[in-house]
Amino acid sequence: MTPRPRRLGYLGPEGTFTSMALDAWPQAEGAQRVPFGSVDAAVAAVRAGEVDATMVPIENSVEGGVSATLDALANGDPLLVTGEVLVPVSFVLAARSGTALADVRAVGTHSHAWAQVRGWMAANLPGATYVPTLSTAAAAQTLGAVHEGRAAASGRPVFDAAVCAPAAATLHRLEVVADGIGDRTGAVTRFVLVARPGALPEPTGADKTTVVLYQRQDHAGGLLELLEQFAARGINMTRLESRPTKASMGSYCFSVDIEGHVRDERLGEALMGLRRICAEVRFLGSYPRADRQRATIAPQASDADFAAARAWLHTIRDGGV
Ligand SMILES: O=C(O)C(=O)C[C@]1(C(=O)O)C=C[C@@H](O)C=C1
Repeated sequence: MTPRPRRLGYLGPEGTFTSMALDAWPQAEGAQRVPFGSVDAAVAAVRAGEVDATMVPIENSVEGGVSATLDALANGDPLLVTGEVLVPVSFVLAARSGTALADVRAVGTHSHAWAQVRGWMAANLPGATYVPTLSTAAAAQTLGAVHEGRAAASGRPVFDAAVCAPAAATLHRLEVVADGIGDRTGAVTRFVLVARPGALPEPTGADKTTVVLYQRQDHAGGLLELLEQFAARGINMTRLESRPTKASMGSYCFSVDIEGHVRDERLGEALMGLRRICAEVRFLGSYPRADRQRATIAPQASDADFAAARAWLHTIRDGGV
């Protein structure tokens, strides 16, 4: 069993969707919650041992991968994902009391949130300027501080309204100018709990594994060769993203989620295949799926099928038939 973390970091401040992911994480009960201003700071704190684990956003159903998290996990000292949480996301436009929609000239929020309300903004506030903030709740907190008269030192914020979770508006005593402003209903963000390397969560039959693959060199069919390792073992992939390695123009690594646990035979074999053909395989963990959906195992790809094939190999190596 993985030990229960005592100090848990997260992308703060309180009221972010990430803080809600932490609320929903069963092992967070009784732990000290430590907010960080950015994904990089939250991840660095785990590496430095300031917290036992940290919750960060990794993927959104509308806007896709969260680059800051993918890059923080792909580079630097190794870390392990030990769990995931899915949080439905819905957005409000919040402002200080007395602000009407027509008064809003600039809107502050996280870039991933902005991407999810772009259509609403174009239709309802076409002239508004977008001001990026480190999180949705940070934008709400900035406006709330003004409201409370706590922002005198830093002056007035450069935006009049925040796009944030309804709870963040309440927490920071803002009024909701418009609600349900997301362009897609049913949007979901996936968060991961990240820890320093240690014991892996036990396989549950409904697991996910995350790896980052670095090719030896760019060549025709290179990505196909990597994916064949999964296809040949009947492994379903749930996310594939290319990220720049940052070494030179055109140099990419692949961040991949696959169904199953590293202790599953088919996964072990696929990872060994990748280890042979890749320059580097960064294993980022095997952990229970938040949706508890059991892995789809292709015909002839169960642990028993692999064990029978291995037994057969031993037999013929020993001169049997
Ligand atoms: O700013 C927040 O509230 C976050 O938790 C970050 C984040 C993200 O990075 O995707 C999380 C969920 C929403 O999709 C928008 C922003």
